[in-house]
Amino acid sequence: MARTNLLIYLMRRDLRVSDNPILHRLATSKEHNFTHLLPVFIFPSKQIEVSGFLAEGTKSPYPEARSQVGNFWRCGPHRARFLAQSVWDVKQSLESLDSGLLIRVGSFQDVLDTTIKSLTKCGVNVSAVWMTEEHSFEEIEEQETVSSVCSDHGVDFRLWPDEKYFVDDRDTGLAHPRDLPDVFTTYRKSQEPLRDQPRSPLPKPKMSTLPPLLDAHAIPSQFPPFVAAKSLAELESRLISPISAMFHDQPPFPEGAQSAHPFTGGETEAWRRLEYLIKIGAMAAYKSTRNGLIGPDFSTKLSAYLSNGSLTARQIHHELVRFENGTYSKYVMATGYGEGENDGTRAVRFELLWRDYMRLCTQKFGRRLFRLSGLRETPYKRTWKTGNAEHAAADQDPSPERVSHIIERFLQGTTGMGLIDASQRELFHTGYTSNRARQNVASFLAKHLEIDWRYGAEWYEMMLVDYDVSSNWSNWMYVAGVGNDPRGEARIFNPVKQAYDYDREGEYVRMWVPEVRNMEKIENVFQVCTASLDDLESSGLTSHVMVTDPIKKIDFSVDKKPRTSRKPTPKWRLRDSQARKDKDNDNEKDGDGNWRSSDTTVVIRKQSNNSQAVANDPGRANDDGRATIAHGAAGGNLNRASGTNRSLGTNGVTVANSASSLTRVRRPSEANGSNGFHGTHGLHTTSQTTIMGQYQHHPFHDQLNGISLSPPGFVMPMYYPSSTPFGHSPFGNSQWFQTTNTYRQSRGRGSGQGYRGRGGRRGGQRYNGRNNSFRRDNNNGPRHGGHFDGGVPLTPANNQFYESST
Ligand SMILES: Cc1cc2nc3c(=O)[nH]c(=O)nc-3n(C[C@H](O)[C@H](O)[C@H](O)COP(=O)(O)OP(=O)(O)OC[C@H]3O[C@@H](n4cnc5c(N)ncnc54)[C@H](O)[C@@H]3O)c2cc1C
Repeated sequence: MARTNLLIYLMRRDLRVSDNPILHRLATSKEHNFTHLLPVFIFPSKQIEVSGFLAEGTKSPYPEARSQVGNFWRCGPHRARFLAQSVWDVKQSLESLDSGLLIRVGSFQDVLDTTIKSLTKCGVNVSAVWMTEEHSFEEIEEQETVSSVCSDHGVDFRLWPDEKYFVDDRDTGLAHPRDLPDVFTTYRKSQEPLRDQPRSPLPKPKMSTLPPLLDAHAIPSQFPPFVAAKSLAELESRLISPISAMFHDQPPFPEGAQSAHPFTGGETEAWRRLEYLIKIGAMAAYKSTRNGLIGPDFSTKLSAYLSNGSLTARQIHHELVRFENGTYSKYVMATGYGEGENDGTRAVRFELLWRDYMRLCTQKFGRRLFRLSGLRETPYKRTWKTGNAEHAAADQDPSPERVSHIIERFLQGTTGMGLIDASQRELFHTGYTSNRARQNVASFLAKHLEIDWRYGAEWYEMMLVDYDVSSNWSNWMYVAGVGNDPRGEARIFNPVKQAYDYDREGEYVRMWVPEVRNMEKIENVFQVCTASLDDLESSGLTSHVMVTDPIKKIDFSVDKKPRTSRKPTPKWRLRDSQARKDKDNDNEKDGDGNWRSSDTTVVIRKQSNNSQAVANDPGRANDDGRATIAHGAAGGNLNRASGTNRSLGTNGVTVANSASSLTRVRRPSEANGSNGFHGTHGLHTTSQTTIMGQYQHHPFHDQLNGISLSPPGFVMPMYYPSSTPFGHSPFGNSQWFQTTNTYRQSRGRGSGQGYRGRGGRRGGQRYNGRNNSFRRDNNNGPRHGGHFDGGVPLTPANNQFYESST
């Protein structure tokens, strides 16, 4: 073939075609003189087990990819699958740009060396190798290896700055990584206002602007004894098969449990997710929802895309700006469109800066990230316990054998501490668990059990779908008290109190720890060993290891005063909230226009049409936020109630003394994702009321006495004819439906599981009330069945469930 000048682009955690500095340069500049481009992705044998790619009857030249302390696989099945999907997606995107991607397994040294040799043999001049820079220890080793192989072959090597962070490294003002402040807040203040900081993302290369791929015959094959995967399914299966043995006796996925991370990997999916979050208002509501535990939308779930570089932090920022400035019609229906930065979008930026900070710590502290004593210079007063007899202190109590047993129980999620077990099982089954749960899990291992925190960090490395070396190890160190938390050893999460605070009804623990589902008392759900013998007997748990040998008992009851006010405020403080009513009334405003309040209560006495009620105090609104339409004129509406924590809490929205209607209430709210009227008596009316057009996922989700309409009213939650799957589980988990109302799901496309939840089979509750009509008019045909799943038995009788399809 004619002489070529080939550039090899080694992709690692930059698995995207848009906002990609290397592709952008190649597509927009002709100064590079490359005639061809060969993008390559390597599954590195040190970090990912590659023996599934061996040709039959051959042996791997590499040691197993296992961790150092716990001997776990370094990459578990969830992340392996997600990564395979991400790699395959970028391959397809490159192909659509007339390029392609070579997928190889092995060490960087072997793959690059054999590739260059094979190309040279075919007469291809490998001119340069480019890659983006990473700052963690192993990734630096990879870079050094690539540099040395290049130098052996006389090939140019260049590292590009990775531009996937929020504040570009060149703009932080830090002359050197060692100048990074040891406290995050100090760093954050140095970067504010955060909204002004990020650089603009780079556009996706246009069709046929990249240097072409080599002719097929010149493309080197996978070096033996390995073989290349020919399809995504084969890639996934070869990655997962060698490690699946470990998971062969895994407990079954709990019936009715819902993954908070049901997403597939790749740039395409990352963008779908980002746009969806903005459209449904989840970004605007993020500040008040981020401590949720259940469901896909309480937080962004963008972490895994960010970790693989399928999406960049500045791309997220840029989309938020388009939403805030009202410059992108795609987002026009979202609450807060064109109204500037809000609490939610600000909080997302704040978290993205945390991610930057963790990575800058990696630059500053290098290998100390993996040290038991962490970043500390001064000795730690705690002696960490270990399951390794060789490393344990002679007088370690409990013994290394017992610690090994405890670690196993901790990893399996059978400690008897509900929140910890639920999180560990969720992680095991789905590859994800929330930030709130992660903090508790890490604190439990390090602070309560005083066990070498690196067991936990390594387990997370294996299990997390969003594993990121800096975010994982820095967060573990932070919570273990050996990182840069200024409160260090003093910060200890009480997992029982945290469960009361963040899982008030025990729904999360019940979901993932099915053994305790039938426990009536919430304290028994959170610590099963506290249950009475009778209760244990009736649940068949008397001899369960969580009861006979709980790993830790914490003496805590709800009567105790909390040490600090924390949000959401615990139940036992709700009693006080009514007393604040008079004070809160100061926030009333009259008139035809808008009612705005920075406090929790919006009382609308003379409500007229087309008004807005906006309450923006997420913390306090959690207690008892309410919008009260007290004496609205006949036909008065609470229209377009939006804002953070609208209608949340005890009697979230009360409509009294008027024939009122609530329309277009589209506020994704607190906890459990995008819920409409959340809380005890989420919506209570004492007038004839029509409710329609909630633009949320679960408009009446999770209410104790969900919808109480007296006299009977009409609830039509899914009016909006959208292609977005609004309409999923509109009454999920509501327990109580008042008498003789019509609950009608109309024109909602989302379908599925219309009336599912604790109101039905799962929690053993029932649809109460008589003569209710649960009706579903389905224009688009059910996408999945089970609309009335769990809706039996009905007591008392005479409730009707029916569907009509048009
Ligand atoms: C012990 C422990 C281990 C963790 N390990 C990881 C990890 O391996 N990979 C990882 O991405 N995050 C990790 N985190 C941070 C955080 O829990 C996750 O980023 C978050 O839960 C991911 O869900 P999300 O995308 O919905 O986050 P959101 O709440 O939507 O946050 C938006 C983004 O901000 C970033 N972010 C949020 N919180 C943090 C944080 N505390 N530190 C760094 N970045 C943050 C993430 O990129 C996230 O996607 C860990 C936290 C703890 C306490």
